[in-house]
Amino acid sequence: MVPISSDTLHERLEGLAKLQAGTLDNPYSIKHRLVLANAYGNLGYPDLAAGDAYKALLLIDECAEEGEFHVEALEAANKDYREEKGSPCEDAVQVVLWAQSVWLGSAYEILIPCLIQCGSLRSAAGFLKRASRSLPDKATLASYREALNLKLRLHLNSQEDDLDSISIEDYPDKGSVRRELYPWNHHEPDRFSSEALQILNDEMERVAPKLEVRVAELPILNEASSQGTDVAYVKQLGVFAKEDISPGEEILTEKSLLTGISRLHDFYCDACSISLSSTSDDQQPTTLSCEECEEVFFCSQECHDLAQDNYHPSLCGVVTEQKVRASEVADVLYTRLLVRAMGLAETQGVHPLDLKEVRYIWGDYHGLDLTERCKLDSDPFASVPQTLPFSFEANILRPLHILEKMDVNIYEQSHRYDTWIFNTLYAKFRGTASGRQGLDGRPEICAVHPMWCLANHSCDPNVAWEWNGTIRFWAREQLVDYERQVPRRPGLKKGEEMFSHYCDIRLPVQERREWASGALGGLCVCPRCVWEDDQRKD
Ligand SMILES: C[S@@+](CC[C@H](N)C(=O)[O-])C[C@H]1O[C@@H](n2cnc3c(N)ncnc32)[C@H](O)[C@@H]1O
Repeated sequence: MVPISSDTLHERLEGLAKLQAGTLDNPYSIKHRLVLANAYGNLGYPDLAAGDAYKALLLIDECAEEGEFHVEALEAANKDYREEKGSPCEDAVQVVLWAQSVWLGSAYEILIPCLIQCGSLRSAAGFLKRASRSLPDKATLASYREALNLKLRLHLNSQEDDLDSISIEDYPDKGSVRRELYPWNHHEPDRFSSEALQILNDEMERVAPKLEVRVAELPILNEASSQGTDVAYVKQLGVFAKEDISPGEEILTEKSLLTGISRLHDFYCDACSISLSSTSDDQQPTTLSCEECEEVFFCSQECHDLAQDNYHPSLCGVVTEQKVRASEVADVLYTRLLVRAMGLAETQGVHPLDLKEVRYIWGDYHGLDLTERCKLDSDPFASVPQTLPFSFEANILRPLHILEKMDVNIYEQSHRYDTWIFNTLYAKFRGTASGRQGLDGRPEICAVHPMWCLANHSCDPNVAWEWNGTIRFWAREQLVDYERQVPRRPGLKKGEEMFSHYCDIRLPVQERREWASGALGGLCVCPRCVWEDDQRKD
């Protein structure tokens, strides 16, 4: 990574913004991709640097081979050659050789260490192997091997020297990166503004006329809150009753097209994810398929038409089946959501971060002030915490691969589909998606319901819900039976917050807290948890 020591975060961000804007004019320039990658790296985003370094590698291949973007890549390389040498070159072979000699080493010198820093050791080792074959004399490669082995030993908790006996296939590939509202992300609304609340409430009115979205105060769940000391609060959104709601009354019915399925497609409706086989005979949905690809199935004409109008044309024939290790199924479901978001965005011609299913949902970003927190030039992530799961496969390779199959130009469309955009989508999905397991206990379907996911959690919820294609909420007729100090009645009073539940509320307190802590970011401190935990300790 080229070190820049004296400039400030602000200056670097300004420089980055210029480079990002320049990508529109220079989408195929290998040199531009590498400068951009360096700019990301120098701001503490090795994951984003790896994304552009990988595109630089792809462009070097495009220059050399008769691929889809051969002409554009060669033309851009020729332009870079002219700028570098002062005169153009008529000989394409010479340009290709020049591009390879000048840029191939640089691309690997960014990509490999960045992937090691991000914990994608399997992918880093793969690129290291390729680099060693193409550039056997490159001295830096030996230091990357050392860095990789060091991380591998840490992961395996071993001092063994003989790492050669471990197959690269068994190297870990998943690490974590900054989970951040990127300073250049101008798509994220101020969720507390009256304008945003109005938009959310217009949508809420459609699916739940007696509910409204409001700003809520929630406890920050950390070490102190779990000890019951010094609980601090933060502003977030929540869902509240606009009028009194009786026990048993249905209050929300929402259907979403932002769904993902990890099984063969004929098990579930591709649009709403209802099971196509488990309903009783008289409820059996009429299964329809897409007439074009015959690869996806729908439970009804309505779902078929919604899919064709909103996302399927961009994904038609783009098979997303892949061999999945059992431990990676949950991650693959998030990738399915990402693919669906790209399909929705392409078909509707909107930016993926502006989709109505995506724009207003919670991303669980770190929320730290970067000017205070960023320590540039110290650690690869600028000392900002890393809480977003990352792998080269999920956050870079697979999205680009799917986009290519969707006939999206991954170079010219970087402003719509880039690593930082994939990361932002993953951050939002990980903060809001619901999943369901199959009979074998493996996650099978997942979905983001943009209104449902605004509801906060309590282990003593006042609503119950059912998710079967559509999500339905109703006011509980019976509240959880625990020895509470303050007796309450079922139903919701006007102005009361609606609390859903993110875990199985029949479990004992410790197990509940463990289950929900992933979704909540810490141990639940709802009144029931606090009371039951106290009882347990006594
Ligand atoms: C699906 S979102 C719920 C809606 C969210 N409050 C918003 O502003 O969009 C889940 C997030 O809400 C917060 N949350 C929900 N219930 C909570 C609770 N009982 N205590 C603390 N935080 C909670 C956590 O930050 C969690 O990651």
